[in-house]
Amino acid sequence: MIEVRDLRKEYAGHVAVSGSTFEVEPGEVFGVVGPNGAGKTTTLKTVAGLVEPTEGEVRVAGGDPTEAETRRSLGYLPEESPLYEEMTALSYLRFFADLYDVPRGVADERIHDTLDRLELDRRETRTGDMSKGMKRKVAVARSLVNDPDVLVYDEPASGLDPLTTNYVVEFVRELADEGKTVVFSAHNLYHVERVCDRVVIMNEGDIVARGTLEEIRDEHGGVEYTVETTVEVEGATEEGGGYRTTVEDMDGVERVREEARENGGEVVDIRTREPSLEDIFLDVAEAT
Ligand SMILES: Nc1ncnc2c1ncn2[C@@H]1O[C@H](COP(=O)(O)OP(=O)(O)OP(=O)(O)O)[C@@H](O)[C@H]1O
Repeated sequence: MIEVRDLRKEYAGHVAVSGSTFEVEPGEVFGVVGPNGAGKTTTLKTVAGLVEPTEGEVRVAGGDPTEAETRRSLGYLPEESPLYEEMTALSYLRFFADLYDVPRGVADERIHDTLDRLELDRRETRTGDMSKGMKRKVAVARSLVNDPDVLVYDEPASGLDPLTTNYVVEFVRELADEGKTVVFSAHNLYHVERVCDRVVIMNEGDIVARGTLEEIRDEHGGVEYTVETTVEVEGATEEGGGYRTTVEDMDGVERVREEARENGGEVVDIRTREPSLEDIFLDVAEAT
């Protein structure tokens, strides 16, 4: 549904994206993560047809997203989404539905259905009088007025409280489960971890890691073992009356066991911990 091949984008000689290739299938949530300036927004804007690639190709639903016809099958949620503050949520969303020539009856049903699902009740309130979370929900609803197959969401939950974030993130997952193709960028990797099927980690315009979370974990960060001993061993920290040592594999666990025995003590606990996407992200970003 989305095909990006060797995408390169330069702004006045400055390379924002240096050669990305990825595909996203219907029913998938595809996460684009990375630090500030990594090239996430540029990538998403290119997929949404708002920015022309310097080199490479982007296809959405088989078409060129810079063409109006293809854009009809796209819903884009920008990172900042100023609304027309004098309009009520309902009139604002109807206005956008009109731009897409959606018949009024169909539009109203779709708008109310989306707002029901997002639990936004105050539909006749001026958007200018709404909280940040309510405004974001209206912006999400706007991206859906034309019932697009492809959704491109730039930081959909940025700056929202945990409850609203939850609604928005869960909603994104539901949209994919209903068959839509979703690309979204995020700083908060916990959200990505919860809803994305596959991710790319970007840094300074490059894709530096990619795959399912499991694949990224396998490749970039194995399981860690924390071994608790009754006596001090090399590299241990004292905690709660015992000593803890973190090692990367079972050989490491054995070494700690030996050393503890030599020092007249023993192992009392071994815990495994999978690195979070955030741990991996920090490692990968530091190494590139
Ligand atoms: N319109 C533009 N003109 C010039 N440079 C730009 C433009 N848009 C982005 N850039 C530059 O391209 C690089 C990538 O920016 P981009 O906004 O895509 O990153 P990002 O990963 O989305 O960052 P953030 O997390 O801060 O939103 C940055 O160095 C940025 O300064």
